Amino acid sequence: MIIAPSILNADNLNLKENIKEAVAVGIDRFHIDIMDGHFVPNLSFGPQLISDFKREFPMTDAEIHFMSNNPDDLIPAFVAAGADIMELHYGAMSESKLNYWLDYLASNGVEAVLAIKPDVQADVIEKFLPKIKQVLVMTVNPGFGGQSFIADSAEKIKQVREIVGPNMPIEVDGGINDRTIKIAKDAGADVFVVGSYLYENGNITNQVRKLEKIIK
Ligand SMILES: O=C(CO)[C@@H](O)[C@H](O)COP(=O)(O)O
Repeated sequence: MIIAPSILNADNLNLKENIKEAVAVGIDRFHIDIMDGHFVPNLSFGPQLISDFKREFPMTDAEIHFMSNNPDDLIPAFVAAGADIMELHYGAMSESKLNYWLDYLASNGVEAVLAIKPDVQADVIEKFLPKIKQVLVMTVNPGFGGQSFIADSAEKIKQVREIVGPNMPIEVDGGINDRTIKIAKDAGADVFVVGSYLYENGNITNQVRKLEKIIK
């Protein structure tokens, strides 16, 4: 079981301290949302943040949740910046481009993940299985932190688990807190992106420990 903090809702002016605190409590993967205002209606970070992150935290994985329709211009920049894991959305580009970029990630030593948002059927992942190491099931509509977990997501996670079998990790992202993490785990998820819940009371250490207790 892995908890991957999303930094989208962290205090950007205090990011390094927030990350340090999470690393000190055992976190070894951060989920970094990349939004360019087209695939989702929000803007976030660029490749510079990834290279700064890898310089300061070389032993911690940078998981890039790529929410853009512009892979040709942007994916190579994030790979060059040090992405360890990259998550591409079904529907953000043509299937032939998706195949191309999944291969590109593998040949550049980056773990490739296929992401599906709530309006994408689980079975689309079948044909991409040989090229991916993980599936990301969005449990909110992507774009913003602080939304509520969509209840139907439990059924979607179960469907994905049936398709991928017991060994491929399934990550969930959106509205994960001390109630929904158990729902997602019981449905078959094993990697949990957590954003606003971690930062809601200024004590990241306690929040991580509370969640770990629930999923252990
Ligand atoms: O990708 C996204 C939003 O599009 C997420 O990574 C959120 O940033 C998670 O935040 P919370 O829902 O946990 O607040």
